[in-house]
Amino acid sequence: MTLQLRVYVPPHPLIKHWLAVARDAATPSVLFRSAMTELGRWLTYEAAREWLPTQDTTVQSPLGICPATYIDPEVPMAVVPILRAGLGLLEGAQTLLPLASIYHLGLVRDETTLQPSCYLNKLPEKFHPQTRVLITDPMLATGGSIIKAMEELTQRGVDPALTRIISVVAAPPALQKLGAAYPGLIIYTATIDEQVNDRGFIVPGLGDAGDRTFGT
Ligand SMILES: O=P(O)(O)OC[C@H]1O[C@H](OP(=O)(O)OP(=O)(O)O)[C@H](O)[C@@H]1O
Ligand SMILES: O=c1cc[nH]c(=O)[nH]1
Ligand SMILES: [Mg+2]
Repeated sequence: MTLQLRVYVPPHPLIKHWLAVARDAATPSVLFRSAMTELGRWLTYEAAREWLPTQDTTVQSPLGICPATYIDPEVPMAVVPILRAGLGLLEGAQTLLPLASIYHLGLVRDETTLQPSCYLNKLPEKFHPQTRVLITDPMLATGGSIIKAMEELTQRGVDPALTRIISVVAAPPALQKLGAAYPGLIIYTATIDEQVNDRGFIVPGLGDAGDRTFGT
């Protein structure tokens, strides 16, 4: 079987609504942050299907014994927000994955070269090979940052087949790089925009997600 990158754009009205709010240049930071939180929540909800490990058992209801399924607490789960902008999606993701460990990764692009550099790395030396990893980064533009994040994770034992990325706006250069390097990876995004301009911004996109989230 040939592995291929899978990119899902869930047709959910709440995802469309909060994307519209986030795209609107007139949206103030306080509301932009809410939009990011909500997008983090609904994209995580979608990404968690067939990804969250479960265990089957039975429970005694007041009226009898019935089959039951719980989330398996033994399988390690991790969320990796790519700072800064990925923090905006984290809060919503965390409400659905309360048992996940959060490992922060701070990456910033050089404004001229667009090359990412790492200024904070709270990843463990080694991940358990069964760890489910959810990466949060709202913007996948040239792809430099997400490729760097994937390199940091895989060299610490993360299995791309157990990894999901949630983003808000994904662009072709990032998707092409991810598909070439990590076929089989699965992405959930609110939209795919067609272009990245010569300053590395996605068009129409939503502007600088980090600045808009933190009012800088
Ligand atoms: O695909 P790329 O071309 O690498 O661009 C995407 C990255 O750019 C933004 O981060 P930025 O460097 O602006 O940092 P910030 O989140 O702190 O604003 C965004 O949050 C992504 O991490
Ligand atoms: O459009 C873009 C591209 C990268 N990072 C952003 O915040 N916005
Ligand atoms: Mg930024």
